[in-house]
Amino acid sequence: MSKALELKLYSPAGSDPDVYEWPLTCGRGATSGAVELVETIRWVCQEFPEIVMESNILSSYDTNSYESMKSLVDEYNNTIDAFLQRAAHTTRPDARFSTTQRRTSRNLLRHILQQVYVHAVTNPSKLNQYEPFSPEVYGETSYELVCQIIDQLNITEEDTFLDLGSGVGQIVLQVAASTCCKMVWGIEKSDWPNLFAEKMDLHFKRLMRWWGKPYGEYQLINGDFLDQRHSDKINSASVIFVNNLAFGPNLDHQLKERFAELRDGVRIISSKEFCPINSRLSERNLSNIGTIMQVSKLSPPQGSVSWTGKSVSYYVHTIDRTKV
Ligand SMILES: CC(=O)NCCCCNc1ncnc2c1ncn2[C@@H]1O[C@H](CN(CCCNC(=O)Nc2ccc(C(C)(C)C)cc2)C(C)C)[C@@H](O)[C@H]1O
Repeated sequence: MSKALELKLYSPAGSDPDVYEWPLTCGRGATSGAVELVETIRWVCQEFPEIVMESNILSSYDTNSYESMKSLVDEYNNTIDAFLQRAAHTTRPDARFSTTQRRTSRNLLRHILQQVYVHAVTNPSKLNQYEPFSPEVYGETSYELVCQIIDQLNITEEDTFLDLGSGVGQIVLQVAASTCCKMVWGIEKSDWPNLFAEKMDLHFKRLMRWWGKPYGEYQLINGDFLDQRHSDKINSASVIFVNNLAFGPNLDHQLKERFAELRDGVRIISSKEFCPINSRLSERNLSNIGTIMQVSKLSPPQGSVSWTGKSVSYYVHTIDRTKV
């Protein structure tokens, strides 16, 4: 049988090329493969300014013609070859393999996570589309919010990060790619998000290798975060995310029991507060966990698009048992 028509996109880091089957219908919708291919070439030219495509080839191609797309991709691959040849001869040999390569830029990471999602979540109807920060619109909503929160948290190599109820794992991947924390965990109990999370993991690793971009260690765990098996992860985390907006009082209470064990300095970021803002002044007991934590309500600067149309607030709780 004749070999299927392919378009190979060379990696700007010299890793294995990305292979697109022709016709380009990968992901969802007939044109998404072609759009993704052209967008990726644009992103490479943006992320590596030394890579300049000849003439205005990026504005005169026909996504329905294999020949047209083939000549665009050939032009791109030749440019990459020349770029890698130059890089091989100019930078010091060890510099190319320095582990401190630049992290992905914010905008590129959003593009990569979107691409990972489209390839991994092949039927989003299996996901609960009504939860706050729905995974389908992650790029427009949660991504920016998490960027801002990460900036405020001043995360260091000493931090370990945990997303309680991590869904398909978008936050875990974003934190692993954009911070230097030593470990990122996500714990998810439902079957469909876990099945997609496995594919998210594979596509993320494939694409970050293609881009030659570093990322921290992470693990997407299939389980119930209330399970004793995972108490060690909660106890060793220094930053905990929990999107508990839709959690009932019972589940919030069970989380408070676990938070009461956390050491001073640990920070819990949630979409609903675990205790009233000014609840420090009262006797210390579980029904008033506020006595062991400082809480502050933060809302992103105006103008950031939010899932519900109105700007979302979130709460930063810092465990602090020092006297009032
Ligand atoms: C005893 C009892 O009550 N048992 C039932 C309850 C079990 C609780 N244990 C759970 N364990 C593991 N996963 C469980 C359990 N509860 C439910 N989930 C999963 O959470 C997922 C939903 N997730 C969102 C998935 C994507 N991750 C995020 O949106 N993360 C995130 C975190 C913080 C923020 C900010 C910074 C704004 C605060 C924003 C987003 C939230 C809403 C909890 C679903 O896929 C659920 O299956």
